[in-house]
Amino acid sequence: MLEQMFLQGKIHAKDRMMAKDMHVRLKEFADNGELEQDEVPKVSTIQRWISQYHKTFLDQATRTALQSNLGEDISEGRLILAVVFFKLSRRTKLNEPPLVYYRFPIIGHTWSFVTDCEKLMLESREKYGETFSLYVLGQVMTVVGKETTHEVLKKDQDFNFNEGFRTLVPFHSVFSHLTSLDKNHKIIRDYVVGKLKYLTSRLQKNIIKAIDLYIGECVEPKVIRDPPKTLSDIIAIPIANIIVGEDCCNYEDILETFKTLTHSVMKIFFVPPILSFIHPWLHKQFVTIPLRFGWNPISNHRKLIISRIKPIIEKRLYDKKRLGDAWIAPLDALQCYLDDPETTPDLDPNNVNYNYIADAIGHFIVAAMATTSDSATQNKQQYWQELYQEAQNINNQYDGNELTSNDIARMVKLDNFVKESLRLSIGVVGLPHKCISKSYYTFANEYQVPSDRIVILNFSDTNNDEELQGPNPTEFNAYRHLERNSPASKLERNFLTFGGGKHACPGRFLAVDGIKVFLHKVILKYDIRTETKGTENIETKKVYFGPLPGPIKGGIVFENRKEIAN
Ligand code: HEM
Repeated sequence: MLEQMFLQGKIHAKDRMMAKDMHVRLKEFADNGELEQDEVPKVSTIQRWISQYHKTFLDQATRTALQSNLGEDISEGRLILAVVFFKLSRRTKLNEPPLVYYRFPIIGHTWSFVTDCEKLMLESREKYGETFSLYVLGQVMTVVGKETTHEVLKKDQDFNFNEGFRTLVPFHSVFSHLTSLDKNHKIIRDYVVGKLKYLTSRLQKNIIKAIDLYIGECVEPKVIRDPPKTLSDIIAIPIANIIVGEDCCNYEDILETFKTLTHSVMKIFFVPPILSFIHPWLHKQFVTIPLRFGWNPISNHRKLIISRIKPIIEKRLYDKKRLGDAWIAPLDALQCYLDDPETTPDLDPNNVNYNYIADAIGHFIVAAMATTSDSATQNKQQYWQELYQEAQNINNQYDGNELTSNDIARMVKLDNFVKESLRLSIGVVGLPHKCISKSYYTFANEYQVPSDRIVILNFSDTNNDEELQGPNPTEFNAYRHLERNSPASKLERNFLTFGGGKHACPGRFLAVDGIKVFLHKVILKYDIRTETKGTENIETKKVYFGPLPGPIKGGIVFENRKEIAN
């Protein structure tokens, strides 16, 4: 019976049935006495049968297509079709997640993925369950929902984000001198997390400096028309200070690199991925041709970083040799490379691996800049008054002096506001991980994926879930995290913005503190509203660019507060 239902769907798309529909039909047969009740399989069993049968069906179709093509003249179009069929049918004999139905071969789900990813995920999830596969840009990708997301994040022996990301965006070809990403992670973890307490003072000095520079005195209302750009200009100053240090971060050209490097890198990957439809490898080869011929979008940034850090490194090494133990090492990420004997052997200025340090700094910039500025741009006006009161209470206690780590920890309402902004700042799906198991991986739900498969996390499945998020999960509610007493930097099942497991973002503590200090200062100093009267909030999250959140639109008006916070 199942076979008949399946084949009917193949003849007429309108007759196509999902596992759930087949289950209902079989139950009807059982009710009519044509089948025993206990002979009706579960929906999950039917789903597995469909996956298996689909493979056999494709195998046969491929063989038939190839045989008939070999016997006759092989037209190019038919050959490509046969190859695509063959590629799909090679999907091993594993118990793979169901492949979501698509109408057009070669294109697969690419069009819906790009134009309405949210709808594609919702519908596929509803019909196929929380784990399913899509055919996007010439490759099968498996999408996992809320039940399986943390399995992928935690099993770092089986799934790797850097490998997955580089399959889609070959960053490693751009930052070619950065041989160890793990080292970069360790530096940020040890330096930022370990020393955050000591960095707080610098963080706020530089944030105040940046606010004065880019928002300034607003005696008359001042409209910021491009909030993401202004945010990026502001964030560049404290982040540059913490990464390249006090001596280097004031150069205009270095700050410009912090603001623009991410965009320079992304530019080369905006080539339309036409070749991916034949094979993703071909597209990758195509976009990296300029790199192989010596052109690299970050060459100028790399040269500039080296020209600025070189004299500073030489001076530090010289001082260290001269003063010995009496020398006090500056506190910045740059110094971490100088403390590493592999990068700076024998403390010899002539042996320093400058290319490696410059690429590592470039990688930090990409990891830190866009993520932090995008997350700090939420403007939900109804919260401003309450947040202002909390800010004033804290401000009264530190009496206008410097904020300490304890003061930042006491900004509880603001922390919840930031957490909710961060929760909703992620796209529909993301964090592509490559399966690096030896030949395949079996999920706890028994589905299996072959090694090299890209497994991508369905963020909306976690974000839209009432059990995980509480009532109205898709709406911005700054205080949904209050009861759980869970700070914005804490990794949790219902909060995926910083990833999870061993590779979770090591810069999250710095990012959250930076955003909080920035908002605290801004709320105390300015009355803030949207430019267009009547629009309370700038809507940011409902516009997507493929699976990614779209840019924030609309101006924000800043005006000095009439009452002076003291
Ligand atoms: C709101 C701001 C930020 C967001 C949303 C964010 C998000 C993320 C995410 C999702 C990952 C991947 C995690 C995973 O594989 O599970 C990551 C990795 C990373 N982030 Fe962040 N990040 C932010 C700020 C920063 C900052 C400020 C820094 C550095 C100062 C930083 C440094 C890194 C590094 C080095 C990695 C790579 C970790 C690894 O591969 O092991 N991030 N970040």
